[in-house]
Amino acid sequence: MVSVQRVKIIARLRPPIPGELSDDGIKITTTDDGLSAICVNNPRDQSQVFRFLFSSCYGHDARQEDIFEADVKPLIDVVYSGATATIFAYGVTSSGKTHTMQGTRSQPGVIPRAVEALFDYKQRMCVHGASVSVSYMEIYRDEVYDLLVDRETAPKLPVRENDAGQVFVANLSSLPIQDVTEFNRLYVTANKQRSVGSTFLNIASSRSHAILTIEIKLPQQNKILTGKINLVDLAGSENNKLTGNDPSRLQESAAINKSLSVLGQVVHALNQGASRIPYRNSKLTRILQDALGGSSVGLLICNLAPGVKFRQDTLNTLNFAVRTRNVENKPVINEKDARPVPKPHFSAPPPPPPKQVPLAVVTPVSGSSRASFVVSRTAASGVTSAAGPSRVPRISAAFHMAEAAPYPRTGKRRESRIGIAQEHYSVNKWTNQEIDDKISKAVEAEVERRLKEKMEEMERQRVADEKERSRKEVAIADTGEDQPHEGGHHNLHSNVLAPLLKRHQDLDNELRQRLQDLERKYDRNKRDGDIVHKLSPMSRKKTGRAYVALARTHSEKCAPKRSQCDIPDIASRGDLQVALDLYRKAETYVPDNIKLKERIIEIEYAVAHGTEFRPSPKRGKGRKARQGTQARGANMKLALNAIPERHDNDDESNEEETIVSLLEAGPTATVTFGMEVVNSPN
Ligand SMILES: Nc1ncnc2c1ncn2[C@@H]1O[C@H](COP(=O)(O)OP(=O)(O)OP(=O)(O)O)[C@@H](O)[C@H]1O
Repeated sequence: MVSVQRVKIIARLRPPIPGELSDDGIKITTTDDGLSAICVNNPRDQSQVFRFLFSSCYGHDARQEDIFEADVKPLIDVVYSGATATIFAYGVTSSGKTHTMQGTRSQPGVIPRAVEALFDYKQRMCVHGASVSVSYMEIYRDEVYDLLVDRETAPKLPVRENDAGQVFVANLSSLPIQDVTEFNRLYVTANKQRSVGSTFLNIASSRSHAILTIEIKLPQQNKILTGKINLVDLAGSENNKLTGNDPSRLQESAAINKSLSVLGQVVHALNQGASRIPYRNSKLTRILQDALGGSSVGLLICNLAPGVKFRQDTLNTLNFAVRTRNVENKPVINEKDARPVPKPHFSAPPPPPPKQVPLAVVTPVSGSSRASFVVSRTAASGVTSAAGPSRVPRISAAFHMAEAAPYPRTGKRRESRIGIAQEHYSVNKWTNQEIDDKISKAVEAEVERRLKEKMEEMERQRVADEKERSRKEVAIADTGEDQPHEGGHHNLHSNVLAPLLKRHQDLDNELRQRLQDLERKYDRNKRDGDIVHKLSPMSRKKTGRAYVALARTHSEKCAPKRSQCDIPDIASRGDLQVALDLYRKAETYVPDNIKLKERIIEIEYAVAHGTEFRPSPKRGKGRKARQGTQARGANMKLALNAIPERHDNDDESNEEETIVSLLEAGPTATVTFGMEVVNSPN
């Protein structure tokens, strides 16, 4: 069994910055049993105080090194064990996320310190042969850009998933670094490319989420371990009334708030144990998937700003943090076989997928003893790459932080000073169109190959099955007895289309051909998973729809209206099973369709219990039906527009409700997730 580890949460309160008043409404306290807590006055009732307990809480006087030594340094050992660690800074705009992650020259933050500690470990522990590389991306308006290449030519990068289900950004450059100096040079240049703009609340506000990854390859006997640390500086949630965003900023702000809203939904779904986690709803959650309910060790730094104007956002941030605390990861060691691969024969089968290997306990060797990390092993799979389309110019206010910033943040266009990155890029300069063409060609070629292989065999099989079926029908008609049905999903590949083709003899050739292709595709079963991701959303939808149509034909055969049929029950159950298989197939193409899920559950029940299944009547395409669809669409839009106001709200656990229920619960009541409301000392 793989061991489970919760995301660790720490909170940091920044000091008031020039122009801000000091604030007594938010402070750090320590409980009798030595735990630290953030106490926040209820903005609507000053006599009440909300208290949030975390593993570490840092006040306005906390130093960068305090945070690093206590909570970040233990993760360096995790990286050298071959696992992935992800640290992300979360909080409202201007709460100090960038200060915490990046810092200043005099007060370097988590990122420069982590890099220094990684090289220090390598030297101290005499890790031979380890190679270190860095990649750095930003997610701006839900598009991914490489910060290590010239911003003028940087294309949008696609997010993909490999055979092992690992999400990666295709064509993101990964540059080798030998030491801290080399890293600093790259990092300073890259930060100049990050999208930064000025708002009322922050003169250098990040307009994008930035993810810096340091990867360490550790060669061992016959294998290579890959340790990774992802350092994420999220953009802050924004209240446009406070930030005074002009129209050009509003779109950025909407994208930031939407992605943070999806992050909240992902955390909520994980807490609820939902069967579907909406990772795919934003690039941010897709890329951070591994850190949220995945195989990475997670640390969330929750940044808080003092001041009454931030109070509601502070409570939202803390509620999000409290919920994230329950997110469980299953850390694994990424290892890859390093033995030379024999030259593949063209007809050789594809290599087997990565295997899970037994658990190993990794205890920090250096630094604080506050953390010990249990990780299991899995082999990392190779990552292929493709490129995205060319970069569209974006709006980013030029802003140069004065001498205070060692890692200047400016949106000003510059010549890239990162030669290696450009060189790396030119090798793989494909346009989106080219990628799509390559993928479609590969898919077509695969279909063609299998089609040729199977054509004859399927034809023979179909004829044989038809004969067998007629023989059984005659036998049943003769004896009137139930016979075991051998059809169903076992010979699905030759029977799937039969009812539809019989019913529609007049189908035109093109449609027949399409359905037959589908039947063959259906036969490819496990390979579909790969193909789904290679299809465009529209093709996925179309294929899903075609499967649903087929499934419906089979499920209708079992409907009660057909009970007058000569061979009711036996054939019906088989058909229902076929329908179920087809509906499941459809689900792989349209995994988000709730109706489809419900249908599958209903049929599963009917198949398992041998009960009747009554398909719902087909929806007409009349005006009423269309109006219904439009109204649903409009409601959906309204809902989406409402989200940015409070980014992690949802039906069952929005902060407003939590707070209201807290108030109703009265003083000293202990409520959800370890958060308490207590009487103010005053
Ligand atoms: N611990 C701290 N000590 C001193 N100054 C701080 C601290 N934290 C933040 N600041 C200052 O507060 C201001 C806002 O911080 P920062 O830019 O890091 O916020 P942010 O959360 O990254 O904002 P945004 O989401 O808008 O990018 C900066 O001027 C920064 O120097």
